[in-house]
Amino acid sequence: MQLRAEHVSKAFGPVAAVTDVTLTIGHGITGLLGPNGAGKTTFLSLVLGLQRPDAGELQVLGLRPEEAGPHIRARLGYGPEHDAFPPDVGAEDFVRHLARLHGLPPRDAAGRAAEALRWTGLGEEVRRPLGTLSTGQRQRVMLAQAVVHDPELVLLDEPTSGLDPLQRDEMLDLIRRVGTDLGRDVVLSSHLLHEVERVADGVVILDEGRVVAEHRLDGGHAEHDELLLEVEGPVDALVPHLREAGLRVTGEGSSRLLVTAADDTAVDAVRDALADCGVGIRRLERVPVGLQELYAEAAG
Ligand SMILES: Nc1ncnc2c1ncn2[C@@H]1O[C@H](COP(=O)(O)OP(=O)(O)OP(=O)(O)O)[C@@H](O)[C@H]1O
Repeated sequence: MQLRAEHVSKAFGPVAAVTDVTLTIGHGITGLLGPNGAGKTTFLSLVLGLQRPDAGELQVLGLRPEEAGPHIRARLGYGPEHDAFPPDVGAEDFVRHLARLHGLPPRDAAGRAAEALRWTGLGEEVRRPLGTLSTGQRQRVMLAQAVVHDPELVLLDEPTSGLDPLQRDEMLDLIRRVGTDLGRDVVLSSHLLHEVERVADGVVILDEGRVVAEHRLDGGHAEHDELLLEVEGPVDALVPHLREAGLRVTGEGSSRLLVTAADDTAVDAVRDALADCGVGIRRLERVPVGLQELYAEAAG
């Protein structure tokens, strides 16, 4: 596990930016999805150890950011939402400088900077002053500096903001390749559902500082799955049994029921109910809920 938060809260004066957040982030690409002001940037700043939580426990790469901020930051890559690039410095010089700050020796830093920038698809532009680069090119520099020191986990805060649709697609491909080419885990903050759906293996949805849903997108266990149940014969006796077991049931009156699973014991509960009623089973399978439905549900 790369990151674990338990009941983490952070307020700025009267503004509760992050409230009672409990989540775990494992390997792969995890989307941190939520509208503007949901607390994504604040959460990332707690992970980086740049802010201290008011309450709760955070563990990042097995360490507590409050105590081990510099150690954690050495092992993380970070692309903030807004860059603060020095306009007169060349892209390659800048990324090399950051690699040096991360502790790489001069020759390694130069090699790694050139390699990281090439990997993002930048060409001759790497020698141009940062102030002359387009938004798309700047975002590539942002990504290059986030991976230059070969971090274990890469945090990217709204890395596609300001990009046109084509540039956005290219950036999402690169983010996907942080996992496939570089073998690194990523937390991708975004307010765009389709973006997260396209590249992430899992998603945590935040709204007004709270976690409103966690969902796996890679076919793994999903908390909010629905089960499609087809039985032999009438279901009238079965439905109350399912409800008693705490399941939500729709489709009464037919032999096909949609059973909403609150957790992964639902399959067992369905089997028990079937056995109790002596009803035969024809089909039982998971129907993964689309992220769209989940987001809509989360947004109330
Ligand atoms: N330093 C701060 N001082 C006061 N309020 C803050 C500060 N940082 C964040 N906030 C407030 O905390 C809430 C969460 O903000 P945050 O930037 O974490 O959200 P976000 O999901 O990253 O949104 P965005 O994508 O718009 O940045 C907002 O209401 C914001 O105004």
